[in-house]
Amino acid sequence: MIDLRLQLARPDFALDVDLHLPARGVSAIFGASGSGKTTLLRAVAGLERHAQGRLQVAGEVWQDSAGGVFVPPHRRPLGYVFQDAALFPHLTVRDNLVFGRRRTGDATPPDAAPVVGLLGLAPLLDRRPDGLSGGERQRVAIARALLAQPRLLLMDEPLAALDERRKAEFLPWLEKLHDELEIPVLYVSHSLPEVARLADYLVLLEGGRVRAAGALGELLPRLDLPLSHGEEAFVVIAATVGAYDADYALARLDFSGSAGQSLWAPSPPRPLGAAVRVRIQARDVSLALSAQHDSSILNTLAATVVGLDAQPPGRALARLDAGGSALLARLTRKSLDQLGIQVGQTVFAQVKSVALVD
Ligand SMILES: Nc1ncnc2c1ncn2[C@@H]1O[C@H](COP(=O)(O)OP(=O)(O)OP(=O)(O)O)[C@@H](O)[C@H]1O
Repeated sequence: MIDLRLQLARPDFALDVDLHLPARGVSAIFGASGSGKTTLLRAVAGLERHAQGRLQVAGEVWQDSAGGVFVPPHRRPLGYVFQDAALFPHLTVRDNLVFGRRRTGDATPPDAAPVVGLLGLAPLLDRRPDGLSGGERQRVAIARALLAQPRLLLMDEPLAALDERRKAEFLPWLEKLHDELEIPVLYVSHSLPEVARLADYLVLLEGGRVRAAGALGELLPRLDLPLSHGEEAFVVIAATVGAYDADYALARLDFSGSAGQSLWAPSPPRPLGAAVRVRIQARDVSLALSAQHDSSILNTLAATVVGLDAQPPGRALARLDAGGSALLARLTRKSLDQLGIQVGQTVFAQVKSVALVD
């Protein structure tokens, strides 16, 4: 558990946050430019000397201003990965990693092999940083941070300096890391799709304050938060692979905790029982009052309308409960009126497209 209550006042900006973050998994710090994401991470690292408050990580107090405790940055067992990996250009990847281990000052440094394996660095060990792609450099930077055996990993927009192709190459490594790491990660991002792929927990910052914090799956469908207001609004649903149809290359995804609800999605073969996350965009969900049997749409879910948000001039967003899983549907206000859709009503949600995010 990370208990964090920090304040910082600058002439034109104030950070004031009170958070309890999970001890494992990725907590995304999400917000607009200038909302204080980097400042928050820097305060956690002890780099904002004027930050006041209390910070406790895995039972250890790193800061307690009232009690006069301030563990200096170099004594906080954390790894910090920035947009641009700051590697030593004159050292090979192997020697850059050794440097990471030395920082711990341990007599017996950790075995590098698991981390090298986890991040696929074996083929790169004898190369120098200037011969690596941006994504490869970031993998080395993460490995170096992990070899210092941190209790917490901070990542500040690690994808920001990569072009789209490199991002696509690098994201699976981050996903793998997400699955294997035992320590918590605070991950700064202003890209919601990126957050959807990596985060378990989401902190939404606005003007230096926490607008909302909670499990990703709970925050995304909230009609009162800006997360659901954009064109790209979506939900993420946890599911397991219940069947695989090799003829049509479709996986049946059974929603966890949802009585009998499932969706078919295009997928390469997957083991039965595998846990996956499904991303469904609001604009890919339309509503009907009766089950359609002559439609090309493969996936129809019975659902109840639990919230409606009219978004003038002509749009509306419906929040649905599909047997315990939340969905969003983007509609025009005209179709909302024509169908007479109201909160509490049973509808059939037609899902045009389903993406597997891991
Ligand atoms: N060293 C500094 N001195 C004074 N003000 C700063 C400093 N660093 C950041 N700020 C200001 O503090 C506020 C929060 O900045 P911060 O970098 O934490 O935001 P952010 O959410 O990380 O933004 P971005 O997504 O653009 O990186 C901004 O108004 C910024 O201009």
